Amino acid sequence: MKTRYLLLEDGTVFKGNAFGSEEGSIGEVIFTTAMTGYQESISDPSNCGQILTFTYPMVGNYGINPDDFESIELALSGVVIRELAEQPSNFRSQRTLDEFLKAKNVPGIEGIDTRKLTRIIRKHGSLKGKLTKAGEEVNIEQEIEKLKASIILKNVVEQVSITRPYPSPGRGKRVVLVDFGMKHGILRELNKRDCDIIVVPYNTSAKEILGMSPDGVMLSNGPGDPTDIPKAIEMVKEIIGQVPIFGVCLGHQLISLASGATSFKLKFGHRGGNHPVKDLTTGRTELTSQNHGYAIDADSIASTNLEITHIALNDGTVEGVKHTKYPVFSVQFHPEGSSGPEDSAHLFDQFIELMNANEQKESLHA
Ligand SMILES: NC(=O)CC[C@H](N)C(=O)O
Repeated sequence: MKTRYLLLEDGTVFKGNAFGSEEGSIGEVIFTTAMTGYQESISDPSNCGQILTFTYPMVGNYGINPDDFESIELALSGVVIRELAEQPSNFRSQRTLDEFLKAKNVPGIEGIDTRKLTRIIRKHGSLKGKLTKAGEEVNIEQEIEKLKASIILKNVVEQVSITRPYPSPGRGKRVVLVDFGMKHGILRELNKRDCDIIVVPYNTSAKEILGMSPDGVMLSNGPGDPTDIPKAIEMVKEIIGQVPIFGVCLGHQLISLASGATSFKLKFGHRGGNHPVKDLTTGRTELTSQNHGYAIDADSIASTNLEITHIALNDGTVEGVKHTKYPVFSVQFHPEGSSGPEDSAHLFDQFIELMNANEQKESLHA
């Protein structure tokens, strides 16, 4: 294996082995504590522009299979692991992680101390990082100076959303699913419930969405800072009160911002497969799959028509809200799992129930 460096903007240098693409990249270095599900994490479009570190010490051991993708193309900038399993063993495996990342042109580094890296990120917050080209010896000080001055991808939602609507037919509720960088898991959960889905691009207007006569609108997850897409916030403002809405992750942040709340960047984000979240309406705690760098400010919710329904037990931040007047609710975590626990899959049933109840209400008024 050729040598590769991971350089951080604080001056830290890790020397490891290159795998995946020979090319270099820059990105925001983040970490996930998920112990399985690397294929799903790597293909989650919410990681656009990010270099993803796995704290689990061996990655790649069950290979890459045809079933577990969360997107068609990869959006992330790089992968950092302690030890790459070169010979996967699993009946579904079709290729190795290394082969897959080569084919998708994503660079990886292995053989570095990911515990040390994670401690640095936890201490300083997420950092900009650079993965050097495989085998290239660089002037490290110069590269770090360049990295400090560099700007990481902007308009990330635009890069991962679709450009034209497409249908995913069913015989049940008509759902317009707004794709901000949607994980396929959301589509799978709606399909399982036989929804008649139209997936639309992130910049679809409220008028166009309502013109599709939806029973409900689902707002997907997606990468980046939610305040970077003000038009989407406007669109959500216009559909609140018109139609039942369910938001996941970025979708949750957009519903909150559209209602007058504010967002902030977490120091190092929540990424993993076992984040405990308390549902304040039932008192029940569920283990959740999470992948977010931003969160909604709890205090800012007081002056809105929203109420907090879920909180993260690790740090007390907001993990879910619902509207006090309209059938609108959202969660910051991933009820679709993909990968991760399925404790919260019932929220998709709640969305169906909300659409049914709304239809009954409308027919009473007809
Ligand atoms: N998975 C997501 O939708 C993440 C939302 C947003 N990009 C964040 O980092 O907070």
